[in-house]
Amino acid sequence: MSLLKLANVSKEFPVGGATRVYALDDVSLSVDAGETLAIIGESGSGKSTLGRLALRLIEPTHGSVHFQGTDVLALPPAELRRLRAKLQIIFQEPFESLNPRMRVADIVGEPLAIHQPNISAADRRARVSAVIEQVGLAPDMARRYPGELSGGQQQRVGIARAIVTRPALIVLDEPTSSLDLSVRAQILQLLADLQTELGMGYLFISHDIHTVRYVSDRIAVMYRGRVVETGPSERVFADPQHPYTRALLAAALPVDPDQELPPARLVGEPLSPTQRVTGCVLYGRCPVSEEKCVQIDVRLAPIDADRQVACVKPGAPGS
Ligand SMILES: Nc1ncnc2c1ncn2[C@@H]1O[C@H](COP(=O)(O)OP(=O)(O)OP(=O)(O)O)[C@@H](O)[C@H]1O
Repeated sequence: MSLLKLANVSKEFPVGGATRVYALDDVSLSVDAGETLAIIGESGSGKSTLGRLALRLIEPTHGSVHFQGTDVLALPPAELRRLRAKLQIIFQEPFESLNPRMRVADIVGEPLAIHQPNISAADRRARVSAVIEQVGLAPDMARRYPGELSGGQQQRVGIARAIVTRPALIVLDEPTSSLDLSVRAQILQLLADLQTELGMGYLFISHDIHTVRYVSDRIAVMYRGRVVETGPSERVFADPQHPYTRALLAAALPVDPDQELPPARLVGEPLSPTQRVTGCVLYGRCPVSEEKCVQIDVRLAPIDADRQVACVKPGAPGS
């Protein structure tokens, strides 16, 4: 059974009058224990909306969200709070997500106080100390305030707070993009080590191809609220099929001469997020689109046992 399963999820934000932002459109995905599914796509493609939806910080307009087989959207508030111990989130800006007036030990211990109020103060202190050490912070950091720490140390505190309740899944929303390159590598290594140790699933949101390539087992490539390609990362990186994936990878990485399809370069301008799209979302920017792409409903379809692509003609010439 998947840890997290989103089925046919859509999210529309009303933005005045009858106007809506179509942030997510019919997205289905799952994350298993111990694996990292990376969500990649340019700004505004719907990545953060997806992450917030997975935790029910916002609710979808359509579709379902299941966590360990439980219908998350049907949970009453008390049970949703209980589930949050198993389903955590780490944000991009560690400092903004940490209360500047609380000491590190209290920040890390807070989820325990909420989710496991019956454990003794001594046990809680012991758990907090162990987790602080587990994320590579010196014991004396426990007494400090977030403002006294570096960006990398602050993110370690964010990670400690997320793992203290032993979650099964963590949503990581651009967890390293505010960090320097060298610190970024250390935090990614820490996240990988913790995943091996604790067997957590990660939903890893990023717009950075290099980070995604390093961390992910599978990827889902998003454009304008839809997943346009998904599969095992190694294979998607080696042989991208969707014109958007081909353009995204070609802009950031040297093109592998063995890949089946040539790289693509996007043309034109993106559609407004308030425009409802019935055909292909890349129409107008796609170098291989045809008249029919504006009309037909191009959804993800399997191209083999574990890859799916939303394009009727990924291999078209002229790209
Ligand atoms: N509360 C909201 N009200 C209105 N529109 C919203 C809201 N939240 C997100 N959006 C819009 O939904 C779309 C998807 O946004 P989202 O933040 O999920 O994208 P993203 O891929 O995470 O982008 P970024 O990398 O810039 O964070 C965007 O057009 C955004 O402006």
